Amino acid sequence: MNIKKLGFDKWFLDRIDASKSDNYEISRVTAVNKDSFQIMKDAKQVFAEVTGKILFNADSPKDFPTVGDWVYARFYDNDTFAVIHEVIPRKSLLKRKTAGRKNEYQLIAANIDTAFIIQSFGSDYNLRRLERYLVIVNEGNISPVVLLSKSDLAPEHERNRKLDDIKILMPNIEIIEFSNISLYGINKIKDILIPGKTYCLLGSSGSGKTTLLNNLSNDYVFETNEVREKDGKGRHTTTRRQLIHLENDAVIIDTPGMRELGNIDVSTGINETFKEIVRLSEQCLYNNCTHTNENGCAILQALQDKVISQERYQNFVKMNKETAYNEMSYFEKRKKDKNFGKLCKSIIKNKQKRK
Ligand SMILES: Nc1nc2c(ncn2[C@@H]2O[C@H](COP(=O)(O)OP(=O)(O)OP(=O)(O)O)[C@@H](O)[C@H]2O)c(=O)[nH]1
Ligand SMILES: [Zn+2]
Repeated sequence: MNIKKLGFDKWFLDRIDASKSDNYEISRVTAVNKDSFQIMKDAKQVFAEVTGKILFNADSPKDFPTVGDWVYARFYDNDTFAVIHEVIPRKSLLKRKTAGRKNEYQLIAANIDTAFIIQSFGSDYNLRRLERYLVIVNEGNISPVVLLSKSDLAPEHERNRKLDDIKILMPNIEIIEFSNISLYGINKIKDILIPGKTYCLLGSSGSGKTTLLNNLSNDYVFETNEVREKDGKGRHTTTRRQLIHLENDAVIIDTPGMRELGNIDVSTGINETFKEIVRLSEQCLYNNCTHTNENGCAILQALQDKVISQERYQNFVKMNKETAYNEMSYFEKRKKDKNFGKLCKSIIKNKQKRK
């Protein structure tokens, strides 16, 4: 398969090291297992491991490949096994904080161009949550589109009201309403899928992601799409494919981690999402204004003048607090480094055991 069809474009081409592209093949990571990977070779998934060099030099999760990454690789044994030598620079990166540990994070996927943030007209419609997803997406350098599912469940006046609410909060965002049942709006979604671009679906459980994926990929049955193959050492592995190549050459990434997206490193995303509030904060009397009780706080003034809504203000303050806490927690950072060291050791140990 042509790597262009899988999303390898000029952005990556400009960052290719000629000495490496002569010696290695360029391939895309389609799935991450516990301590191994699947990468693409001629429309086939191949079991892959990283070099010892990657393992020993890694000092954060960012140094390991993740789903969607482009890598330099070498294939062996009739393309049944591969070794990943290096990760090619990333256009975008989606990561999440690890539950319980403040400064530790996990990579979810790389090189996504557009995230579909899905919410239904049913019970999971929630503007605050939508805003939160938007922060995550902005933080990852990914452009968002909001998809409102289950349009069949709500009368027109209700749908219009919700659409207007979103437009007020997020004036520049594209919004598409659709139904997986009546198929209303599905073609609109298909129309914005650009060949060679990579997408992902974010949204709560039950919002209709799997059903949408099946509708976008026609006869593709998601639940049963497991890949079972022998790795280089004759072991059988079963992996659910996490990167789907659609008919029109658009790519959709759907990883288990994406489904658990919740708490994310949000600082730059906050600035992007709450632009008008951040701009106001530059007019606060004090540099270190917390915008909660200070005299001369431009944000509190705007709140009083009803220029910004109470809800939006509270969400802003809450997210700011979380970020400040993350940045402050030095001891947690130390702990994180230790944990990360342990993880590397266990991967290396497993690797050696298998030899
Ligand atoms: N009425 C209606 N029901 C829908 C629509 N889309 C999905 N559903 C139903 O909603 C339920 C959840 O849909 P899924 O596609 O499994 O939702 P999901 O977001 O993938 O959920 P997780 O796999 O838990 O993350 C299923 O019973 C679907 O049949 C829709 O457009 N309209
Ligand atoms: Zn202030």
